[in-house]
Amino acid sequence: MQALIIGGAGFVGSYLAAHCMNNWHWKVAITKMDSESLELPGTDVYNLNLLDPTQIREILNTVHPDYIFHLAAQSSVALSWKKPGLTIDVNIKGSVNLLDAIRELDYKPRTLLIGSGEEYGHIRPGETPINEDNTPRPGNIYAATKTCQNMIAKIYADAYQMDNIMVRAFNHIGPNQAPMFVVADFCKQAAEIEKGLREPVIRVGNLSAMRDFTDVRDVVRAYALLVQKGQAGETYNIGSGHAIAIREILDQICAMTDHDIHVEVDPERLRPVDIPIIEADTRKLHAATGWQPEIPLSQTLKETLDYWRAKL
Ligand SMILES: C[C@H]1O[C@H](OP(=O)(O)OP(=O)(O)OC[C@H]2O[C@@H](n3cnc4c(=O)[nH]c(N)nc43)[C@H](O)[C@@H]2O)[C@@H](O)[C@@H](O)C1=O
Repeated sequence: MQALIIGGAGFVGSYLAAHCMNNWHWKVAITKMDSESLELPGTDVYNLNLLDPTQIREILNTVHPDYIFHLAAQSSVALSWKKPGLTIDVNIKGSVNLLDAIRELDYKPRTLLIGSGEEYGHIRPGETPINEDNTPRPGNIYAATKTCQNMIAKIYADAYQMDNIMVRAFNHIGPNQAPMFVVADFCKQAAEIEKGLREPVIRVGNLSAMRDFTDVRDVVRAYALLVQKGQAGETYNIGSGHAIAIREILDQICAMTDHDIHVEVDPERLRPVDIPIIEADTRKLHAATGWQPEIPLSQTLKETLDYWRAKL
């Protein structure tokens, strides 16, 4: 099988590529942006600007993928408040360009489009943990773009008999994640404190939010299973099924260091809207693939902290 990972130079792409090659023995091609650097032995790497439909067609014709994983996105909720136009261009226009190019092929590759648990947004009492049949009520620009991507991929699947599967991935974490996301951010700050690179103060945003965290290695395992066992036109949640308060995450990270760490709220880290709880119901995914998470949160937090200790 030939897999193509669109947007593979980010956090998830390298884990997914390794998983596809090592566990499934698929050939893997990856697209990245011009500005990104990527060295993944065993893969073919292509530069791609998703806003250029000609480039997409060329790569599809060259690679001739059986499976396409569409990971490319502006993936930060925080940044989407500051750069709504960019987020809309990449996440909606880019996805439509990709879907159109796939639609023009003379065969139907299976395409997995990565959306987000954030799509559910303003979740009502009684809807938690939330399943795929609930109405998305996105609470930020990023979530709105992912909801739109989901709807368009479904419309294309139905109208043009395309083999699209949509995912709603909840928060995923692990070593090598960019420190704009909360776990990587807190681990990096803790490691800096240990090395004497900053005062013993961790700066934080909204600690009362509750999110559903899964190790990135479990997430990519779900992607590879879904592309093989999922149903065209369907949406699947991927998460642990258990939301945890960000304050609890912070406490667990602080407990892993010997330092006496103080906590300070940084108003810059607070968002105009932050949904109180987002927790996945993953029964549909489990029924389709048998998947369940295997790596405990404590292990992921420890490995992420160790990653930053070694990196700094
Ligand atoms: C499912 C979803 O998951 C991710 O989006 P996110 O949930 O916004 O991720 P995050 O790690 O930035 O925030 C998680 C929570 O943590 C709170 N929080 C508190 N204090 C800090 C803080 O200091 N930094 C950050 N970044 N967050 C903080 C913050 O307010 C929020 O409630 C992306 O992968 C996205 O692509 C995606 O699809």
